[in-house]
Amino acid sequence: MRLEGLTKRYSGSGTPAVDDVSLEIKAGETVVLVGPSGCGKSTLLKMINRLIEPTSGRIRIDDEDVTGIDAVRLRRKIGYAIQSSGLFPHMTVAQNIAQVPRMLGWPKASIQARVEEMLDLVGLDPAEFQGRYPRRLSGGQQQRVGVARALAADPPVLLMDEPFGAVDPITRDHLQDELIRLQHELRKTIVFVTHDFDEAIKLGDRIAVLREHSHIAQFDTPEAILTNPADDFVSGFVGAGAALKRLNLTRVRDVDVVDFPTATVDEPVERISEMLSAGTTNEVLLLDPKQRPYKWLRRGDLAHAKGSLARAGTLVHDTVTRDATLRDALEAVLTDSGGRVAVTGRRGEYTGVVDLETLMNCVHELLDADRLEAIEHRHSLSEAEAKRTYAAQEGLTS
Ligand SMILES: Nc1ncnc2c1ncn2[C@@H]1O[C@H](COP(=O)(O)OP(=O)(O)OP(=O)(O)O)[C@@H](O)[C@H]1O
Repeated sequence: MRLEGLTKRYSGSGTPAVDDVSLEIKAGETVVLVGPSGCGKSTLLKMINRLIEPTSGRIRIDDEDVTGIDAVRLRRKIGYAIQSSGLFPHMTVAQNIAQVPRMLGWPKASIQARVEEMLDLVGLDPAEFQGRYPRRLSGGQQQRVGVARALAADPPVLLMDEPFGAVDPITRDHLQDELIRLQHELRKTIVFVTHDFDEAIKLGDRIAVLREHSHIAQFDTPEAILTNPADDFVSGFVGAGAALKRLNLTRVRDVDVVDFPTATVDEPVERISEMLSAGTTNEVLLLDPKQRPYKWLRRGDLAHAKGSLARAGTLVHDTVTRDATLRDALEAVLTDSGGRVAVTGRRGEYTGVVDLETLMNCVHELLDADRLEAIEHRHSLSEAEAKRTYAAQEGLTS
């Protein structure tokens, strides 16, 4: 997709909200637009699906100039998800998701199948959720339905305007992880707006850092922006703790996820008790019948609870998926007194654990790599400086 010289001048205002923006976004990549409040991010995004008509400039999708085509027809090719989900309150979840396929005239049976497929894709049980009204969903569930609706007609392009802005930080982390997982499967061209740089690093294949009037300060990969910000404006945005932010660039799947002794709740208590007293382990992770992490059970817990599983152990508060960042994993590990977090798969099932030691080793490696890079950078700067001085002394420059 190409944006060419896109400009929006709202009537009555002297300066343009978006001024002459050109951007090339590759098919299947996620580009995050990040910048301060009022810099024109939403305006830029809404010009792509022509919720706002550009004052000038062009938009091309798959080499087709879509600037002039009927806006309603255009929007069927472009999914759109916004903050607070934008669901219609008087329609059920199923009706909300079915909206675009219905407008496109899909047969009833395919629409129903698609609704169920989409709910499943965003991790909501179709039987439980399709008949509900949006007000009976949590904020995170509403956002999931919003994403399901945006994807329903299988558009090649997906626009997302701060879609996770209105949910609590833990839910936001989970929704971000799910978007990453979805994107592995779907490979849509996504343009995502946020003012949260950490979110941009986590989600973007490339990030466009915007300043006033959506002028592009830097358009590059998260790694390049973190290690080599183009100017003071970008460094200001990257902010302090760049090394820690690099934790956002490494995923749980990149470190050692190890096995942990497990048992399921329906196993005989005696067997679990034997496991703990055999001396090979001090702790067992208890899984529910669907193999999801349920409780941490230590030696002694069973005795305290008089052999009853219902009363023994500590509930598992937080889990991470393999797509979660090391920062999320570190947070989960640090808030858990046991110093480890369970890693789960697509349906919440247990796949292993990551512990504090693994994470600390990884942090050290990242910091070492950063230090090395900084030393090399300084070295090449001083070499260049020395060359210039030498050239000046020899009168080689004017
Ligand atoms: N309908 C409108 N009429 C006139 N001016 C507008 C209109 N919508 C937005 N603006 C102005 O255009 C500029 C860019 O607004 P926009 O909402 O695109 O910014 P943004 O970067 O998305 O901001 P935020 O992060 O706060 O949502 C702002 O100065 C805003 O006041």
